[in-house]
This record gives sequence, structure tokens and C-alpha cells, in this order.
Amino acid sequence: KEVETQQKLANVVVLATGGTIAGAGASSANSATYQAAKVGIEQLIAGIPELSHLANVRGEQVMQIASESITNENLLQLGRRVAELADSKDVDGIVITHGTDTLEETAYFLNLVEKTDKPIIVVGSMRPGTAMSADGMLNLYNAVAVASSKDARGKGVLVTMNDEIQSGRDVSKMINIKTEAFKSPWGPLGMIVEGKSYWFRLPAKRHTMDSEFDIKTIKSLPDVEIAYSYGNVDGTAYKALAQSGAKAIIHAGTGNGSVSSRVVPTLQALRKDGVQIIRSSHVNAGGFVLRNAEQPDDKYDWVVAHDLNPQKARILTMVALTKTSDSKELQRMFWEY
Ligand SMILES: NC(=O)CC[C@H](N)C(=O)O
Repeated sequence: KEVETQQKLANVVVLATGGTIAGAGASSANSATYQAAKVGIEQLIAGIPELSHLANVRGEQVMQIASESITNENLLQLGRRVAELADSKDVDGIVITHGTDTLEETAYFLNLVEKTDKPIIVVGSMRPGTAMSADGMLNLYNAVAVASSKDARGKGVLVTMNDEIQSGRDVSKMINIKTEAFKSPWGPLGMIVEGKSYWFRLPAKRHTMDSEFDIKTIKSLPDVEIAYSYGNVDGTAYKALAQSGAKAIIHAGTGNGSVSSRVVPTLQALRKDGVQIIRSSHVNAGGFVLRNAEQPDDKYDWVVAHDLNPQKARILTMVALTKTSDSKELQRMFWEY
């Protein structure tokens, strides 16, 4: 009988990359002061015996780092491993444990480049496992629950934090000192209660199976950088980034991706030199940049990032530039993904 149930359970692989979900502090009162990326994946899985009721779970330590240190090479390495596992008949779902600082970037990257309808869930925690009311255990339990459910197929890369199922495209870390840290301006897709998923909406943008990008054909990612805007800003950072080889610069703009009159001539000149200019917004709860509002994008041949925040705009631009250097194509991709 036990063998029978074993066979009926989905096979889920947990790829561990580090972060607070693998963190450890000196005392249980340390919810914010601790070291990330300390605990191995075997120990994390062993700490949640209830996982074995959800799925046949095995772990792989892909890296052990804090996510602010993730490089493009790390992204490609992780993406390639996810693709290999997704191709395997023995794998039904994939979970990635990740630091929360750049979790939204990795989730969006995988959402663009993984050609599979198998569930891919990226998960982290806001408190280390050693802290009182640590959130990692339930977040990981929920991630495995979603990864092993048939309902989660074809919905793109998902993020399970704070009982919610979020779209990896939309979600962003909005606050760094609460367990209710991850939000999307457009709301969660669903909820998980006691290991069961309840769905309310679906992602509308192209992803995974429906994406024109494929990790298997991406050899490297181009240099795309971000420059932050504010009152009294000038063109120094933009020029320096271009000089150091940036193929595109994400303008992390104010409001509707607005550009200071002191910076406009710099961006016009950089575009003439071949650097792509992407106007995004660093507005806190979710920017939304409209084409030819605030700036004449058609005239300057600039691209707008739609609702993608600067760090997500950087991910799409890198992936897009592996296919095209045409600004019209770039703009199409920003509307579609
Ligand atoms: N809550 C976290 O995971 C943050 C820890 C660390 N800065 C990281 O992103 O990996």
C-alpha cells in the first residue's frame, strides 16, 4: 500500500541557491541579523517531514549564496539546470529556494526562458529558520504543494510567499522587514491553505511554452545596466555605464519614467551611439510607463518598460537583446512579456 501511494505522488526537485530561507542567526530573537546561505538543502528538507505527504522530494544544492550576489552566469547555470530537469520524465515540478533580494529577477528570467508547462516555483523567506515565527518552513511546504499540483501547470513561473501564489512576472519585494514582503500591483493569482491551492486569476502575458526565448539557445547575456533618477540628477552615471560597455541602459525614472531636462541630451546622444534606452519607473508600489507621454519616445527611438520595474526591465532587455537589436522589436517584447 505504501509503495502505491509513493508512486502516485508527484516527483519534485528542490534546487537550492541560498538566501535567508537557508539562513541561520545566533539566537531565536535574531529575525533580521543573521547570515544568509548557511544551511544545506538536505537539512531544510529533513526539517519538514510533512513534505513526504505532498510529493517525492529530493534536493540539489546548485549554489549557496545571498541573492544580491547572483551574476548573469549564475542565472544561466540555474536556468540550464531547470531546463534539464523539466525535460526529464521523472520530474513533475521544480522548486527553487532563493534569497529574496533578487528573487523577482530570477523568477522573471525563468518565466521568459524555460520551455515547459511543468510548475516552476521560486520561494524564499524573510526570517531565517533559527528565528521565532520563521516563515521559510511554510513557504517551502507551500512551494512543494504547488509544484506537485496539476493545477499549477502552464501558469508560468510562480512565487509562494506568505500563503499567496504570485506570478513570477509581476511580483516584487516591496518591504524588507515584514513577512508580507512580496506583492504584485495586479494582485496574487491564488492562495494556498493547508497544502491546497485556490486559484483566482491567470497571467495574461506571454511566458514559458508561449515564449519566443529559450534557455537552450542563450550562450551569454549582454551587459545591461540601470541608472537611478532623482531631483538634481545629471548624465554622469548614464555616460559612465555606456563607456564601460552597456548595450542598453534602464532609466529607473521618476513617475511615468520621466527624464530630467539635464539628462535628455545625454540619452539622445547615447541612443545615436547605438545604446538602447529603456524608460522605466522606480515608483514604489508599481510604476507604469506610457509611450510618448512625458517624453517623445518615437522621435528619440527610446523604449518604454510598460509596468516592469527597473530590475525586471533589465532582465527582459538582456534576454531580448540575445534575439534582436531593433528598438521596435524590443518595444513589442515589452508589451507582450
Ligand atoms: N530575506 C532574504 O532572503 C534576504 C537575504 C539575502 N540578502 C538574499 O537575498 O539572499
